[in-house]
Amino acid sequence: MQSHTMELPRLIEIGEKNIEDFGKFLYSLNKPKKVSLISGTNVQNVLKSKIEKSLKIKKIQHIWHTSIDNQIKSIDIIQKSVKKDNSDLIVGIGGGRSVDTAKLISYNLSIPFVSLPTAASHDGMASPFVSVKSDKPHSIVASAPLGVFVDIDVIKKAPSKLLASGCGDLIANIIAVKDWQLGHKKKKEYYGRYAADLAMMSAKIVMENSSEFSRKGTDPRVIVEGLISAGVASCIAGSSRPCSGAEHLFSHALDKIAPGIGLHGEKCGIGSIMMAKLQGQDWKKITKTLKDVGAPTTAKQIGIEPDKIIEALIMAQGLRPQRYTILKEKIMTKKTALNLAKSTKVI
Ligand SMILES: NC(=O)C1=CN([C@@H]2O[C@H](COP(=O)(O)OP(=O)(O)OC[C@H]3O[C@@H](n4cnc5c(N)ncnc54)[C@H](OP(=O)(O)O)[C@@H]3O)[C@@H](O)[C@H]2O)C=CC1
Ligand SMILES: O=C(CO)COP(=O)(O)O
Ligand SMILES: [Zn+2]
Repeated sequence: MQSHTMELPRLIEIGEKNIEDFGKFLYSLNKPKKVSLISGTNVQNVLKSKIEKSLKIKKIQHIWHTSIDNQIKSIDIIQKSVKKDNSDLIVGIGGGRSVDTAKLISYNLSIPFVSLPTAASHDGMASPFVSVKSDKPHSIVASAPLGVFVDIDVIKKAPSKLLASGCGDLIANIIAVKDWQLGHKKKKEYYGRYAADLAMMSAKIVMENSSEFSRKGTDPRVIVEGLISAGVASCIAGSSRPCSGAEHLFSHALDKIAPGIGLHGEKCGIGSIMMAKLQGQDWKKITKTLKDVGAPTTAKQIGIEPDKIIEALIMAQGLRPQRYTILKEKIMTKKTALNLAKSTKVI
């Protein structure tokens, strides 16, 4: 048996209007004297003073760093200035970009990392994986956060499309797990049933409750727990396999073809519709669920031209060749890609 390591977060706090306890939370982890805080400008506008107040209670000094994009060059610049902080802890505050920036810098500098997600938009908040713009289109392994701190009130007030995007990232697990099973069957790849079932559970909770979400609004706490649990599933699997299959390859291809257009989870959701059809799964149910939670189901809704969707489907099959997916079995030509996108009403 080939061995792999499982690294999990040590402490996770989920509360509502608990941001004032953030300093206490950090103190309970490693009694930091000084912390480096990494976030974007929108998030700083919303949370800066509240976070500073909570750190003051525990006499924790802090230095802010602003994340603008996830280019490796920009991250290097922040890393240099974080190094000069001589801090005991690095905190990533925001959506996926700021959390990933902090996670990577923490790994490179061997300083513990805490994640404070301000949006339920992706499953990286509790995982050791980092997605940055580099030569690799997919995530790389860094370290899992020492702690994850969530204030549901902050998540509730974030732009609603971020929560819908998180639902898309969870629905993707339905495709990813099926692809993993395919890889196991065809290539004798390691398949972890526990990790696969855990990832599926997060997807199912969205699928089974979406009608209620469409009437009453999506429950942010359920989605946050689902995203944390999906991250833990990846920790257990030792790779992003349970949460990333052909639908993520499609999203990664769009990141290259149409950079900056659409959120990660939105693209994974649309990819899931098309890949579900290729896998022989119920793609119409996926479309309905995405609509219920207010996530886009067409290229037009995220502002991507139909020809870019075709290009992405063709490019996706060549990305991450070591990961076996349905795209290895259903070869995409211009004609088949067009047919797939049209028949699933993505274009
Ligand atoms: N590590 C992993 O496994 C994964 C990583 N990712 C990565 O995550 C990134 C995508 O994350 P995503 O969250 O979709 O996008 P971003 O992190 O880019 O966030 C999108 C926008 O939402 C804003 N925002 C976040 N929270 C709030 C809030 N509470 N109030 C107001 N504005 C808010 C951000 O502001 P601001 O500019 O202030 O940050 C930003 O402008 C990509 O870089 C992707 O590669 C995605 C999935 C998994
Ligand atoms: O986004 C992810 C899981 O949801 C990470 O997937 P990748 O490993 O394909 O980048
Ligand atoms: Zn994802």
